[in-house]
Amino acid sequence: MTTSPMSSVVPAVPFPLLPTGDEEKDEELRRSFVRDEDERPKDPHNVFSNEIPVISLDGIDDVDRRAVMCQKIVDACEDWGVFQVIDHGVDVDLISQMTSYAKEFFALPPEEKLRYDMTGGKKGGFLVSSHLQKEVVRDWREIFTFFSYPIDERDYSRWPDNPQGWTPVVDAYSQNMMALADKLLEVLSEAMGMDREALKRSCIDMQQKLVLNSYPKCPDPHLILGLKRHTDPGTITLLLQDQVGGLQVTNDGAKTWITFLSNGRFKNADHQAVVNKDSSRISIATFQNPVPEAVVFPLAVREGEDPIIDKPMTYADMYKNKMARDIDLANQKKLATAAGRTAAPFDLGKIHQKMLDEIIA
Ligand SMILES: O=C(O)CCC(=O)C(=O)O
Ligand SMILES: [Fe+2]
Repeated sequence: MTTSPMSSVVPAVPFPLLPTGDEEKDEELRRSFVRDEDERPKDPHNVFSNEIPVISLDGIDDVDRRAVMCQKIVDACEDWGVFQVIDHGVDVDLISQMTSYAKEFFALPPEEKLRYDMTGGKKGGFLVSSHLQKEVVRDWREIFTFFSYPIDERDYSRWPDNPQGWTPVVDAYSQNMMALADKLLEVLSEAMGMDREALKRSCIDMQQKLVLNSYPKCPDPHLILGLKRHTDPGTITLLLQDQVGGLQVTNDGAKTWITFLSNGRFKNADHQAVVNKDSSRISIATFQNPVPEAVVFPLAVREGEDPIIDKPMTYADMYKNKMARDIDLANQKKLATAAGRTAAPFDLGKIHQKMLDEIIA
């Protein structure tokens, strides 16, 4: 594999997020978004696939329709780990209010958004690019995070007072997402031959985090990603996106919480977000996660299968290992590229505390 030197591919137009005003620094900032050739997007934002399963939740409480729905969701989770939900029952006005407030917030001047700066591990707020510190290459996005569940741990001082009136909308939206996630996890539990509550129970208490993504127009969408290729670590993610397009999924699979619980039966979608020159884009990801001390171990092992992990671990450990592994892979790749060779395969033994300390999500 060969990669062209980074210096030959500097984005053409100044970076729109938070330029420093210092020409040299801004140049360096722009360069920090340029991906290695093998990571650059292959398809533009507006090429849509019709392969992703579309599932209607209409009639979810009717026994026969539920059985059909259940089978479709199982197929989608086995093949892709992702599906589009329609007829979900979430109020369209609530969805459009949430999106409008998000747009209003991201349109505020940088100093206003930075009143909620989340760096240093604060419980919610505004960040550019990512929750991860010391990224090798940066993402072309701004994010705002609400820690929404458990409710008694909410820190409303981290919820913006500008735009005014947003808080009750976030509250209603997060409740609706919790209810929708519950419904989907009930169906998945039944699909695994367990009682409806099994997956939820394994999470002990469902935690929830809303991450609002704003992807500004990008002058060089062929060099840059809005959000790098990754898998989400938790139980289920509900993603709301506008009409612009940019989410791209491959069905290679990866091993995280839901994959372990289903003993490898349900995939966790490997995905990324691309950006484009013409339109900015908003998406709202709702991450539903178990409590940190929840135990990761297959809940249902089918006949003739062995458990895909040898011994139970906590969700907190699984999460840290995953993040450390992602960072380590990126660092190895950077070193290997600099030395003109391909990266060595990841060695789990190499995770050490220093890497874990670099994670602030
Ligand atoms: O914006 C998107 O389409 C993807 C967002 C996402 O994958 C995430 O926030 O984890
Ligand atoms: Fe994601």
